[in-house]
Amino acid sequence: MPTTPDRRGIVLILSSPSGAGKTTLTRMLLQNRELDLTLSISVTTRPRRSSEVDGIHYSFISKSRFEAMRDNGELLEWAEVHGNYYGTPRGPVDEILGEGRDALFDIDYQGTQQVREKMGADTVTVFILPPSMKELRARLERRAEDSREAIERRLENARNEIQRWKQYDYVLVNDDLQRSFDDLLAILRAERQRRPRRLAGIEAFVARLLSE
Ligand SMILES: Nc1ncnc2c1ncn2[C@@H]1O[C@H](COP(=O)(O)OP(=O)(O)OP(=O)(O)O)[C@@H](O)[C@H]1O
Ligand SMILES: Nc1nc2c(ncn2[C@@H]2O[C@H](COP(=O)(O)O)[C@@H](O)[C@H]2O)c(=O)[nH]1
Repeated sequence: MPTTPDRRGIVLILSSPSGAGKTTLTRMLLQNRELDLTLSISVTTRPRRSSEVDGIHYSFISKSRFEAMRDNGELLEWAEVHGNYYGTPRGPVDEILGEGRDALFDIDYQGTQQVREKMGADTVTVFILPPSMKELRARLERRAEDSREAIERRLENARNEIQRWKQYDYVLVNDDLQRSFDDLLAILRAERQRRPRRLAGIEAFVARLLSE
């Protein structure tokens, strides 16, 4: 029989302009097993990069399959970003949160808005800025995973994306990677202690305390 979780899971969203470092920080968070975060694996119509594995980094699907998922209500949110479609399958997120666990999202500002509207107070959003536009370009070029045209398009879109920073609960400047990671850990730890998220677990503890 399914049990009721004693806490509400967090929907932790990381967004940034392309190249600012959210995928790197996401991987660092996931590698730390003690944090027990589960990544929401998006579907996308973008071609797979050589460093990516289907079903791990994204599920790479055709445009017609994407449209079918969208039209059947299978996506929690979706958006067109840099000329491709991206979306969050609803089922796995419901499962993670239903178990009282925390879900990690690497999605853009359009998706963030949609998720916040649907998940309300369970949503915690972090926007990651690059230390400079020069460094943003250098990171995209060093990563060497996108075509010259794709890099230029992403840099053009970055200015629009950066202006969305006020939409977010937290903002980090990802200059020193370890420092950014530590800041994310501090955010996660504090958010996990918020009273409404602890529900039955803390209620039972307080009841025991008062019965002593
Ligand atoms: N603090 C940092 N200092 C130097 N290099 C960094 C830092 N953070 C990330 N990088 C590097 O910058 C490049 C881009 O990082 P990453 O792929 O994580 O960006 P992203 O925001 O996820 O981009 P996209 O939206 O395109 O997926 C990578 O090569 C990564 O190793
Ligand atoms: N709204 C959504 N945005 C998403 C999703 N998955 C990824 N993204 C964002 O797209 C861009 C480009 O990503 P890239 O991997 O092609 O570099 C980036 O801002 C991601 O955060 C999603 O499911 N929904």
